[in-house]
Amino acid sequence: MSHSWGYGTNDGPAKWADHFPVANGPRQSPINIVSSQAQFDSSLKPLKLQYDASTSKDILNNGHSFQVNFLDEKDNAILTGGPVTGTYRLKQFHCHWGASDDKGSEHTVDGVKYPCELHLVHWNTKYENFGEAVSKPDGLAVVGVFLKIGSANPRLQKVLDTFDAIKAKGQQTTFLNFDPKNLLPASLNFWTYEGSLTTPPLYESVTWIVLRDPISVSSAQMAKFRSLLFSLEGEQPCRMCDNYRPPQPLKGRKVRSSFK
Ligand SMILES: NS(=O)(=O)c1ccc(C(=O)N2CCc3cc(O)c(O)cc3[C@H]2c2ccccc2)cc1
Ligand SMILES: [Zn+2]
Repeated sequence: MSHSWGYGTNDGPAKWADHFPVANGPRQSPINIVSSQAQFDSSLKPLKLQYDASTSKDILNNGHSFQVNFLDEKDNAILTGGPVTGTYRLKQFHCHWGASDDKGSEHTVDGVKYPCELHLVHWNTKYENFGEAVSKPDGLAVVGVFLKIGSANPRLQKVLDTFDAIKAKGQQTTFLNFDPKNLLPASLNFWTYEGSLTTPPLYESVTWIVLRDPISVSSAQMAKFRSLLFSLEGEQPCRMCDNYRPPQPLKGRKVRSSFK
């Protein structure tokens, strides 16, 4: 990204429109999902996440979140069905979280914030690659999963165990054979709406698929998320937390649900 942005007072979400005017566009994300206003759509197909042959490569601290990257030259980990037509390939997953357990998610449900939200980012294979797809109106499909404070999540622990190696911005380490299916709740019931990236460049290219049911995370595990740094090694350390954009205006968009 050319322009540096962040989540602080001087470079945070309230300032993004200065360099990314689409921030005030008609289909921005995240949103507050008003469950009573969501319309059940019986024509929505079941969401199909075929991650069995997924090949995770590495995990990176990109200065905004951690990001687990996947090999996406073949249909190893794909999303089909749900609200999308065609095949979308998993590129990466990352999270957004708060400085305390009472906030952190980007989407909210009836005004409720979760401590963390996981995003599984997929791109439409009708385009050549992620870079081509990312700015097209049907380019991306992101599955959002809420994390709720409860018992420690052993699957998530595998990701957290790498954090000491990627503490500072720009640090990366190998992270092989991680199956993202293990980060999904039992039910794939979802809400869906047309939105955008929630970070600059805020492209309005995302079909959002927000799962209704959360997965668990312990408070101790949430503290581990906050051990990451926004800052480069050697810089004044700045703890990575509150890396979430608040809900944006719905501007007349419909939110559909796959369940009654
Ligand atoms: N929160 S989200 O809407 O699900 C989201 C999805 C994809 C991306 C994404 O993959 N990238 C690539 C990594 C990256 C790193 C940056 O420093 C940055 O400012 C943005 C991104 C975005 C990105 C998306 C589109 C074009 C360039 C970069 C980011 C956020
Ligand atoms: Zn995200």
